[in-house]
Amino acid sequence: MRIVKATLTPLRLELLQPLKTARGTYSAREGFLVRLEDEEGRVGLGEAMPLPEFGTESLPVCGEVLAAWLSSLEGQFLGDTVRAVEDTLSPFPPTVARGEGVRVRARHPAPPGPVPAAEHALELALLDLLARRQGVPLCWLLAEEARPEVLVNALLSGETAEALVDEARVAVAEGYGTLKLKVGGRALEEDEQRVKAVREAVGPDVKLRLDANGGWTELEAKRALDKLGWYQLELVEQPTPPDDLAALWRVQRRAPCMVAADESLGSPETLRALLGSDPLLGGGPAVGAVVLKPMVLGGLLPGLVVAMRAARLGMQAYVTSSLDGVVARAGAAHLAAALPSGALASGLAVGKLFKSEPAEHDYRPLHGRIRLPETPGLGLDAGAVV
Ligand SMILES: O=C(O)CCC(=O)C1=CC=C[C@@H](O)[C@@H]1C(=O)O
Ligand SMILES: [Mg+2]
Repeated sequence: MRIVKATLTPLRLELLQPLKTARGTYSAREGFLVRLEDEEGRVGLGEAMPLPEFGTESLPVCGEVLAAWLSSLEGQFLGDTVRAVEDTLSPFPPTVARGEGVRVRARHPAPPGPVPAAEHALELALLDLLARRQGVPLCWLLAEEARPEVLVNALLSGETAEALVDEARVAVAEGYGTLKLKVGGRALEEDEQRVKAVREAVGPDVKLRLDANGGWTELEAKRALDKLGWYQLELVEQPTPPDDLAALWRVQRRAPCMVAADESLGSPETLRALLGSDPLLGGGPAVGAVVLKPMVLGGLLPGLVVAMRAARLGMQAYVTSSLDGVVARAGAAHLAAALPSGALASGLAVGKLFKSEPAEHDYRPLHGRIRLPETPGLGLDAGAVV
């Protein structure tokens, strides 16, 4: 394929109401849309929505790096293969690369640190364009046996128990079978009140997952899960700080539910340790599941590699958005469809948080699921996503 045009457009998503987490409060998200056009006028879309608190690069670095890479890509020929996409994203110099891609990175000074959001945007746009040229949904490039639909959890963003109960009732009525609540950053009694109220409102069959965003110490996590474990939790995301894998493993050993490592995957060193079988961690899996954020991991392909390695160690995997736009969420849905297992719901129902969410698109959850469009690539219309 020949990239005849490569454009970068700033993207700002205002939230309808601030989302409070143990790691900070979000009122808007800022990033970039990447458009790649081939010689026949097809357009591949990608999105960068940096999340520095999860280990990605900053917004300015992301914009700078993407502008440089796209300037080198414009006018170039790439092989019509996934390998060409991997080579184009490869940080290694041409001498060790396999050569079907375009060495965009080697033509510019190396960025100050990891740039996963920029990698994610370029990779997604290339995969979207490649799948459109091959006439297949993007997930078929990732796995031939990709599932046609993915389970999605609802994210409850209310502050009070009453607000959460109202949201939970609406979500269950809409068909969601898994609800996610933020915990941590407040008194444990308050969190217990919120979780108890939601559990009593939805009954025993709806799955409840919590997300502490690394906000508890190891002792607080143990005390919290001793209390909250009475409300039949499916899992708890990142109960303790991201860099201490041994603490995460000790909490998992006593927890009444699966622990899912999330922020821990944002540090290459911690991710490597998580995917190794460290004898200090008993030689087995440190946690029950890993959260795949393609924006944090540098794309769908790295996400798939992490899922495969985690599965070999006995860890489950699911995908979540990085509070990003429709394009990134569409890519995440295709990754979710390609994972070895679809048992755990994906966190892709965040569109309702944004003021400018497009009214109609194929990645709006329906009855707690996203049915992937059968159209080539992501199947998104470039004009409809901003
Ligand atoms: O998982 C979901 O349902 C939505 C995504 C989500 O909760 C998050 C996205 C990005 C940052 C965090 O606030 C949070 C998370 O930690 O998983
Ligand atoms: Mg999380």
